Amino acid sequence: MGGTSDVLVIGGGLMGLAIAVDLQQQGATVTVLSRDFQAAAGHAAAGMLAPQAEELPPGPLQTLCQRSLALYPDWVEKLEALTGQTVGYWPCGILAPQFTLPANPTGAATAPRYWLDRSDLQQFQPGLSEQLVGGWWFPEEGQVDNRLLMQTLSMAAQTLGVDLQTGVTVKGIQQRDRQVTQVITSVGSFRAHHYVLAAGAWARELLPLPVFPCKGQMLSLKVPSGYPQPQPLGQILYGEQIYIVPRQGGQIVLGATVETVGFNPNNTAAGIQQLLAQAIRLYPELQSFPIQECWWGFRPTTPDELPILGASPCQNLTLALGHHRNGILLAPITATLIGRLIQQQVADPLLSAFAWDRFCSDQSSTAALLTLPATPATPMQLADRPLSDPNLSTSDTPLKIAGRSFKSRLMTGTGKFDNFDDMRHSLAASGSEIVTVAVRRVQTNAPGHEGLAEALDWKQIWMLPNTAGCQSAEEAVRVAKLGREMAKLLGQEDNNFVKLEVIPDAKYLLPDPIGTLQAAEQLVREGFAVLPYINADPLLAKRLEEIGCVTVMPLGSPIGSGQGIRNAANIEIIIENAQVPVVVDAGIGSPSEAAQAMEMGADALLINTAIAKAKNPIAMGKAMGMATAAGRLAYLAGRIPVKTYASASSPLSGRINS
Ligand SMILES: Cc1cc2nc3c(=O)[nH]c(=O)nc-3n(C[C@H](O)[C@H](O)[C@H](O)COP(=O)(O)OP(=O)(O)OC[C@H]3O[C@@H](n4cnc5c(N)ncnc54)[C@H](O)[C@@H]3O)c2cc1C
Ligand SMILES: CC(=O)[C@@H](O)[C@H](O)COP(=O)(O)O
Repeated sequence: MGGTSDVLVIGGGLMGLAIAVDLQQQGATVTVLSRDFQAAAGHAAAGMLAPQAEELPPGPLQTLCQRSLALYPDWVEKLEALTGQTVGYWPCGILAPQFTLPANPTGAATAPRYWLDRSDLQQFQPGLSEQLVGGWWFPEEGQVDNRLLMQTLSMAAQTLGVDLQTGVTVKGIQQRDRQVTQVITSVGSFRAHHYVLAAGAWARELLPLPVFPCKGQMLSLKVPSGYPQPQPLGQILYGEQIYIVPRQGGQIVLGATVETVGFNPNNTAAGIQQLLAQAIRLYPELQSFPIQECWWGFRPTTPDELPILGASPCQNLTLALGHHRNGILLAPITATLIGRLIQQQVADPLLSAFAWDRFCSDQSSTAALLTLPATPATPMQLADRPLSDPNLSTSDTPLKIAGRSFKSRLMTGTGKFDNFDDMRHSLAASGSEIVTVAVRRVQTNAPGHEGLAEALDWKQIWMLPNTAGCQSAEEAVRVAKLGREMAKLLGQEDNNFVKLEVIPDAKYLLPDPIGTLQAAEQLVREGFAVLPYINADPLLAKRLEEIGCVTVMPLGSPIGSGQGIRNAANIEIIIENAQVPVVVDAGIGSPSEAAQAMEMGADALLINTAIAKAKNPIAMGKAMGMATAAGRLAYLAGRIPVKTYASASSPLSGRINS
């Protein structure tokens, strides 16, 4: 358990550190929890300070960027004075050469950009492609060496007395009555008076905010001897799908691809080829420069590509997320505005354009989006009771999906029950807190589904709308949207969950992997928390996780077949590799099979037919709930290894001879 500080910052990347430095300088005591310093986008970036070259349209983001650019010289001076380190700030200007004439080249020479014609361009920067017709010059823009900046920020934070804890993963943000009460981490819990969430592209692991990773690949070249040292380039070159950033230390940084591939790591041949081809096309001299390093990173991106800054529904939680392509540029203004908001309770009017609730359609009822559900008194809380017994050292955390916590690890369905009373009582007996509903069947009043949605108390149960009956990705996306509306109508305004089923085959009801992936990509982009139903394919599961799905739901065997877990080996691989909860869905026929899946390490189960079609569905609901909890406890307790031969339970020495 950590001590109590004034402010606890989750994420020690660029924003987390910049905010921590600002707050500590204002007199707060600050703790920063940082999982992986090197993984931060702040390390991966190119460090351009380029509001004009990036062609941001006029609006709040452009204003924010311009204000931040203006703060840069003083901000850098402060950090350098604190640490004695340089951050490589270089207001070198940006040249944006053009292969075709823009609409109005000569008339647009208003500050701060100027048009250079072909000969001016070649004179200004020798060695550029002969094919270029001219270029824009942005004299007020520039760069910072973002890796040096990250190191300097870290050093500045520590010099000022910030408690910077690296290698610490925040696993959950606990809330009560719109207040964060503590954060649970890999090394215990931490408390503070105020919290800042600055977890970059990974924020969604903690709260259901629409922030997703946008991968960028990068590489650097070394200026060889025979060229002016340390640099033949006097400024940044900003071209089509390429920027070329000269560093004062003699490297040339090339970036960056823009890829929506989730957290898919590594440099790819195509990515590096694209960067090299575009760079050489612009500045052919580069073809003989040796490659120094390749890397990649994940920009934290939102659907409208604007950051999320400022207040959250929790009074003591502030958000600093989603800076996408311009986070390096935006660091000083973010630190300033967030620092002022927390320490002085002064909200800059510009912050309203970056409020988190712009993504919620009904703003009056959105507070629940970020709050954990009240802990319902479920009829059976086996998952809690044994684990809270002080005699048992095994401890567990709640099931967490898209930032929402659930005590029960059993999800149930609503289909196939003989009547609504059986359904209600079985679901209650099972302790399930997540219940899936087939949107199409409810909407069309299919037999057995008339009035179904209204038959359950959705104040107690979290609805998981599913796209059952959809045969294509398009259909599933459409039905998912209907599902979201249905949840809203039933009082869950902020429910963005969808169980994605794309099933073209009626005989085995096996899901279409390609359609599922396509639909998942679109739904994630549109801000859904997607729980895809899949065959137990480890590669597909990983891919879906990488694109931002909040769980994976491999089937044990075909829906309604009661065949149990027929693909244990593949499910084990999925479990071993998943960073999101693995929910074994479909085919479970008996409590022993439910326990088996949980003992394997599944995070949760979805069971429908085995409960609905049991002779006594209520008793079976209860049995399934108990088996799920028992399997989980056994998994945590750790089963003995299987051995070929016996090993006696009683000692072999000290026997009494007859
Ligand atoms: C290839 C590339 C090029 C870029 N180029 C530029 C550029 O030229 N100019 C520009 O202005 N911007 C650029 N950017 C964007 C900029 O880098 C980002 O917007 C900025 O770094 C975001 O800062 P952040 O602090 O939000 O996230 P990050 O810097 O990614 O930091 C997030 C940190 O939070 C930690 N974390 C996450 N989850 C947890 C958890 N549960 N517990 C504890 N810690 C956690 C992570 O380990 C990480 O260290 C670029 C980005 C990339 C990827
Ligand atoms: C209701 C639902 O989502 C089912 O399609 C799910 O896959 C459960 O399968 P069983 O009915 O085999 O438990």
